[in-house]
Amino acid sequence: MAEEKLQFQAEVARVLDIVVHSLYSHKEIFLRELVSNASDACDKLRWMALTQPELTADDPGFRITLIPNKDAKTLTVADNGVGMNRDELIENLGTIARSGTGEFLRQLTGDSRKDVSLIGQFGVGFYSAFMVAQSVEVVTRRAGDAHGWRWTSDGTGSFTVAEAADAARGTRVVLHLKDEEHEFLEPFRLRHIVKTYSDHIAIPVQLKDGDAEPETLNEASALWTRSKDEITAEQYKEFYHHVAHTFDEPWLTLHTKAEGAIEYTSLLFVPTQKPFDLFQPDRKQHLRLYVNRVFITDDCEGLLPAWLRFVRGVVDSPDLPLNVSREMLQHNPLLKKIQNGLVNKLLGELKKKAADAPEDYARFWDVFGPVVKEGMYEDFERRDKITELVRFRTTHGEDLVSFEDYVGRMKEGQTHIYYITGDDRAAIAQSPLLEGYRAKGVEVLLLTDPIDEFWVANAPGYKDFGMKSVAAGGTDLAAIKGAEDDKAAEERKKDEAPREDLDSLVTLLKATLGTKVKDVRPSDRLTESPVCLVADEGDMPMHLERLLRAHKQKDDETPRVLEINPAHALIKHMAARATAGASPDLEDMAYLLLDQARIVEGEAPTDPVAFGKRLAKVMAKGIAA
Ligand SMILES: Nc1ncnc2c1ncn2[C@@H]1O[C@H](COP(=O)(O)OP(=O)(O)OP(=O)(O)O)[C@@H](O)[C@H]1O
Repeated sequence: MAEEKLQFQAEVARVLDIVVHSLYSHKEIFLRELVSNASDACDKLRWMALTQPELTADDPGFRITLIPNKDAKTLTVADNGVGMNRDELIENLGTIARSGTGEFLRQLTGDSRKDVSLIGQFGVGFYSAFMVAQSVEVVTRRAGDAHGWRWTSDGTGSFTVAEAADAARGTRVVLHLKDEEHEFLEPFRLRHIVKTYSDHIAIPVQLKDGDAEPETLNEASALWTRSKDEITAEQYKEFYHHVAHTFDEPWLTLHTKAEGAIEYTSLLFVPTQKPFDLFQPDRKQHLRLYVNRVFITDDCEGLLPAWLRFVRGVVDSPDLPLNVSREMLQHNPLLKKIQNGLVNKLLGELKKKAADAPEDYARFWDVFGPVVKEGMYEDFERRDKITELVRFRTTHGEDLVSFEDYVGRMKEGQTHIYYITGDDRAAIAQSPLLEGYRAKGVEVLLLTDPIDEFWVANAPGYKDFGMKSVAAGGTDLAAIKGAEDDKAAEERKKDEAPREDLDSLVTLLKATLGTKVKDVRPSDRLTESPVCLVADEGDMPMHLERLLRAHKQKDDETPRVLEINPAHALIKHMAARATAGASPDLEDMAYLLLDQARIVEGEAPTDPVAFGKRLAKVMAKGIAA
């Protein structure tokens, strides 16, 4: 087949552009990326050979070979792994299939310093070869295929693919180094890079320098099988980078060996930074499962619950059957036992961190709290344990607060844990719905993660105290003895509009606003604002409805209860006027009050044009008066 010229996918072209033009300070990481790919390719073939031993019969020992050639100015990274056929070659080295790519590209700013740091977190994989090479040649043959393929590119928009009859099994990546990158031909430099970044690779990485005997550069034993005291923090970190494909520090490293009914070793990491795919709809977990050091899969659903999907690392068990399909493995009862062990270990460590290093825990919580809270919603078995880990921002300062902290400072007579939900913490902290609670010094949880609406609705609360939204139904503020002395409340009560006037205003507001509101009621939760909207008992919470509407899962709006503040000057004037009878002015004000309450809630006015006209009319009258 003749050589074909193909274009890179637009996303690849962009990534390549950044890689080539960025002043990446650690160019040597290209080697880590290529060795990592080579090791994955060997892992894949080893797994396939369990059921098709003929695939490796010709060359059974896996290895990765680095071949510097000073005459040709090339560095070759060769493996005898699974290789690629023509379609795989075009797909894998011409597109980016990684989840989170879209999100990553959206975040690029064009500012090369920021973009480089972002790309560092994202990982550029194979394309990092273009940091040091002016052109790259990939010769590959898929295990079991008769023919191989040659891919070439200079990293500027296109690549070529042609048949390569003489290709060996696996993949050979040949880098034609740029003039200023000839240091990567030096054996001492290569030794150092492999030792630093790829020592943990379980397959031998060999240096083949000219006619000399191949020299193995790495330890070549699976890191997790070594004993803890033989492993340095730096080695753990490099291993984390390898399995997690990210480049931050691990926030938590947990290396354990379980012995008993079922035996397994686990090396788990909690990242510091949020992985790009954390909120992808598939909620995939990423642990790599090995059976006796043979890589089986990194897509084993049963290994961890979805709410721990940010955890990275490996699990290796000699007790799992080696010779079964990945699908069958998923349903193996031993897997459930391993899951329980892993989750218990993680929950225990998180609890310890929360108690011993609260500031450090706060950093974790700010990044992964929204995911852990999914467990409150869907993992009933472990809900009690997760409850102990959950932290909140509240109306009482900036610190994170646990249920325990909250309950410990509840006011006398308080029987509920109060919360308010919304998109923005600063905005909800200003909500009129909090006025009555603030006046009494009652603490309210400020919940701003989308998942909050879902778990709080069914949460049993903590100890004997249920959860209650300040935006729903009536309040039980009267029963709470708060910081506000009773006098202030009494004064306000005295200052309220007379009962008959208030009744007239309520009647007028109901008649004017009709079905736009569910009811109109005097409020006991407002101290400063004239009005607010609340959800009637049993109705869908307002913030939840807004979320569902934003996701097109609901299109109608539930009418809400308009509460009026009987002690507010505006309400008192309106009440007095209402007793004298309805008027166009009062009707305008009725709409303006409703729209004002909607705006505070984050909703648009019912009819923005009419709202504008009414507001101008009322202001004109005010200024003329
Ligand atoms: N040496 C190799 N042998 C076989 N397949 C390879 C090899 N190198 C790369 N590939 C294929 O090309 C794909 C893309 O590689 P690339 O390094 O860009 O991304 P990745 O390995 O999937 O992710 P990462 O960004 O974490 O490295 C790989 O997923 C793999 O399927």
